[in-house]
Amino acid sequence: MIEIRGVTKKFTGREGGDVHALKDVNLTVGDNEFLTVLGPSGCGKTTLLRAIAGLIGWEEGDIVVDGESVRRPGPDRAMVFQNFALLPWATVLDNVAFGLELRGESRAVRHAKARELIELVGLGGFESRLPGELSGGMQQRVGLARALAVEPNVLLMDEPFGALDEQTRRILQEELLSIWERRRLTVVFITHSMEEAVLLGDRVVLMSPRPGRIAEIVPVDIPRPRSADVGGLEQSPEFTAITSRLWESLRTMHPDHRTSARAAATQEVAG
Ligand SMILES: Nc1ncnc2c1ncn2[C@@H]1O[C@H](COP(=O)(O)OP(=O)(O)OP(=O)(O)O)[C@@H](O)[C@H]1O
Repeated sequence: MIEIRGVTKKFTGREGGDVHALKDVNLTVGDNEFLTVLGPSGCGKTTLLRAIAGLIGWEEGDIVVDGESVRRPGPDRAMVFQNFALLPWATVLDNVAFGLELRGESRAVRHAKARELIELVGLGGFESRLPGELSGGMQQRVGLARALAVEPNVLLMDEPFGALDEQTRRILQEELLSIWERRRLTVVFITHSMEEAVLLGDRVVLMSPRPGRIAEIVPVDIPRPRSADVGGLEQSPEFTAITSRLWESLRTMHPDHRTSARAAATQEVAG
């Protein structure tokens, strides 16, 4: 379980003032829950994820994962990045085995475990390729296998499919769902896509910017397993109802929305 209690995080902006990336964020993510996080650019999604990962600190509040306060990164929490972040000089096998090497596992154990995960993500036969020889979708499969290799309780995914084309994205969504349905772990998944948020999530967290806060939490009451018919699911009335509801909230936060544009202009004049 992840418990985020009153977390506030500020950065120093370019002009020297404070940027409130997170303000009093409170959120609990249940064991084996798939939580998706949606919100306009700059609302603090990545900051929240990096805080849970222990990659950055914060000024106020506490983040507790399975009863322990987060102070630094740990193998209980694995990250998957939008830009894959693979080691370009290392083979698929070595990339996937990397976390196990850091943990001091023997070569035989590392390789056996890595091969199993490479099979799981559908990359069997590509063990000795370098990342540069793979498509974006295949590279992200490696990213996913590498994250799963350390057997984390929590998978933190920062727009992992954002750089992929529509078809590849769809296939990887289905595969991620199918892996999660079998392995069950707690997932926090950031996305810019309302459809992706609903398709994958048990709940969708909507964040609003300046300061970054949780604006709304929308439950997704669509039965699982969902991996078998992702296309059909997107046509269902339940799916459309939830995405419409999300859009109602998101459009008012968008910088081009009339009311928010007027508010920004007023602020500028006042400031
Ligand atoms: N290292 C940093 N130094 C200064 N400001 C930062 C830093 N990291 C983030 N910020 C600011 O904090 C706010 C939240 O950023 P964050 O990257 O968490 O947003 P986001 O919701 O993930 O955005 P996007 O959807 O565009 O990825 C933004 O205003 C951003 O400019």
